[in-house]
Amino acid sequence: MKKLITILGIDEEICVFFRNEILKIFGDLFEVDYRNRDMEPLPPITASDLILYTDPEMHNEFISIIKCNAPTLMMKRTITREALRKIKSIPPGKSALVVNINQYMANETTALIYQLGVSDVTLYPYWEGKPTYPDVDYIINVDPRKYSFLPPINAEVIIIGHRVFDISSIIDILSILRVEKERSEEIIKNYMFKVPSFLHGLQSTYDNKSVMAAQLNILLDQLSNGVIVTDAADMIEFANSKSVEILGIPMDKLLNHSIYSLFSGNEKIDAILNNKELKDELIKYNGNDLVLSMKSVERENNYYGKIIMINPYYEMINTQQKIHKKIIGKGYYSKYDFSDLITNDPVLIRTKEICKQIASSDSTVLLLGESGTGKELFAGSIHNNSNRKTQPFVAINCATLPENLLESELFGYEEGAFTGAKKGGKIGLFELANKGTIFLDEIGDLPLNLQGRLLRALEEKEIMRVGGDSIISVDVRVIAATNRDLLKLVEEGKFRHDLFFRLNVFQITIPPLRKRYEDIKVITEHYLKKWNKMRHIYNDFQIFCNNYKWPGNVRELKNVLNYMTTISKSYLAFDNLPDYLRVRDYYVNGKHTGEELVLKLIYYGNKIGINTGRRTLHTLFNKIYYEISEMEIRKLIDKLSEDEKIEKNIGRDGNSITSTGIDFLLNNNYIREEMDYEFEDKVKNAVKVF
Ligand SMILES: Nc1ncnc2c1ncn2[C@@H]1O[C@H](COP(=O)(O)OP(=O)(O)OP(=O)(O)O)[C@@H](O)[C@H]1O
Repeated sequence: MKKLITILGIDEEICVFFRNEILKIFGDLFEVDYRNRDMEPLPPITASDLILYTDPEMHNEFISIIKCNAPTLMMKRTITREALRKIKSIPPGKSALVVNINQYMANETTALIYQLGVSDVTLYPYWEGKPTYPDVDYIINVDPRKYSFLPPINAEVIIIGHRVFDISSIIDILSILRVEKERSEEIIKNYMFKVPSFLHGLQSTYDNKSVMAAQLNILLDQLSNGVIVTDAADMIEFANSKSVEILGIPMDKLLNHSIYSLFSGNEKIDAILNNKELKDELIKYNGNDLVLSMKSVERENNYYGKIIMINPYYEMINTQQKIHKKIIGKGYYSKYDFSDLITNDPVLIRTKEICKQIASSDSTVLLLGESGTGKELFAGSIHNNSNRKTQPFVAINCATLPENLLESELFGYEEGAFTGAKKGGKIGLFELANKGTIFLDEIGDLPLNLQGRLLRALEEKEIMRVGGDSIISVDVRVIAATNRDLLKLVEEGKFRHDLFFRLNVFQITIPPLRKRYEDIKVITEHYLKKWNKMRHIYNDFQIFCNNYKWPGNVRELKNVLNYMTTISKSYLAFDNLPDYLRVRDYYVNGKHTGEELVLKLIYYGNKIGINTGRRTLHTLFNKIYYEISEMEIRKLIDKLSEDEKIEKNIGRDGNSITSTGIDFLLNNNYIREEMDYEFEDKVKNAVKVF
């Protein structure tokens, strides 16, 4: 229903004039009624939203018929720009009578003309019945038809018409009758063009305010946060376009609606809104997680409304992630793809194929395998081949942190959750991994308490931060890995059986490296090529590889290769293995006794012309290979001699290699055609020392 304005005027004509003015200015916003002296009988005012009167006399006169408690407002009035232009055309130094119906109105009009900046014309107020008047050059009259009581002066008459509403009255009316902001602004803007305001500051203040408001609107619309501003009655006065997008509510359903009605039915938000100030509260709105901050605007104990900021929870997380990436230079992602997974092993090839197939499903994967077998490589490749590949891949080793730290690392915590908790709380890995994959390595080491929380996260797809009470939805694919026998842990009561079954949807077992010796060669070649460190691989290195159990699996192999390629630019052989691996048991087996290593020493010794007697060989062997007794060296020398690979020379030069011996070394890849100067130097240095 339209709001009703009632005008109290001196006569029918002035009432009709103002009624038309109101209809002209406010369009169809209001109904207009009036009362005046001409009315007989004078009906009481029983209902109205606003009562306007032209001067205090009117108000006093009609007070007895006001039978409702509508607000009353005296119209501040002014003249039109056109009328002011006419008055300003009076030459300076001249004088004029300002005519109006009574003394109050005449004085008021005169004061108004002065206030509007007319300073060089002398004005005299004049009204009906005023006994004296000066001789003037001009008569400024409101209405020639009505005010026929002009004094008999031969002066030029300027008609200025009835005074119209001053802009301040328009603003008052709009505000009292709570006209919606945009409409109000439009009305004010249009009206300002038509009338000059006697309140000098108002126009410029309003202009400044409009410019500032426009700038503010642009600024707020640029923000990535939703911003809502309410007035003292908690009605939404302003909402930026981001808030429309976040809440999914059109602008016209936001503006001029109570902030409470917007969130009605949500007790938590109600409680939040009743606070004076709140920061980063997590709320659920239409199934979405939003972070809401709010501040009441108060000055000198007056309440002016609220400023509310809203943000989609996951947009905040993404921003955090981006910043995190920038700060630490890497994001939560995996660099792995199935093409990084090198194998010739039929079992592993098959496993790789299965993983490629299950990658695109969202199901949980349980990877079983010893440390360094490539569980993370599998997990990362699965993620990067899934629909989640553009989302985070977050890996954590459940065995490396104490329980409470692991808990807050996984699920995050709220500010003040415990002593030392960071201000603003901390986001957990589950939240960071939202829409992506979390890789829980060493899941068998997850404490029981956290197993329960993990199960809930998997089943409900919801988590709660440590010390928090809000539920946060998470959409995370879990890939878990362990080297431990989970079933045994279940039997021992150390692993929840329900969690085991929840994780054990796709079980993938990766065999250790010692069960796929063939892979050592291809993986070695792969990394040498990848690192651009091509080396000649001697047979004694391969013998070692096949003897050694590789407890650290591929990780250890990579480390060993890294070491060996650093210390030798030309070859990989038993002699340039790290110290901890140059051990007799890692070389000697039924087939290999170490005689080829002695033979290689003799070959190089002969080349560089050093003594290759038993003693020297013993020392060299101990330095370059592993610990061995002189007795054993003697046995090996005897065997080599028996096989005619060497000739035992009694005397200063020691033993010399035969062509059979050289062929043996060449054919079995213990030496190659070109010399290995690094090995030669090694032998030279070893001899020098003693
Ligand atoms: N088949 C493979 N081909 C090439 N590189 C591999 C292979 N398997 C593992 N690797 C490499 O070995 C290293 C260890 O692998 P990864 O970290 O995936 O092992 P893991 O089983 O997760 O180990 P842990 O359980 O100790 O965390 C990585 O650098 C990985 O790239």
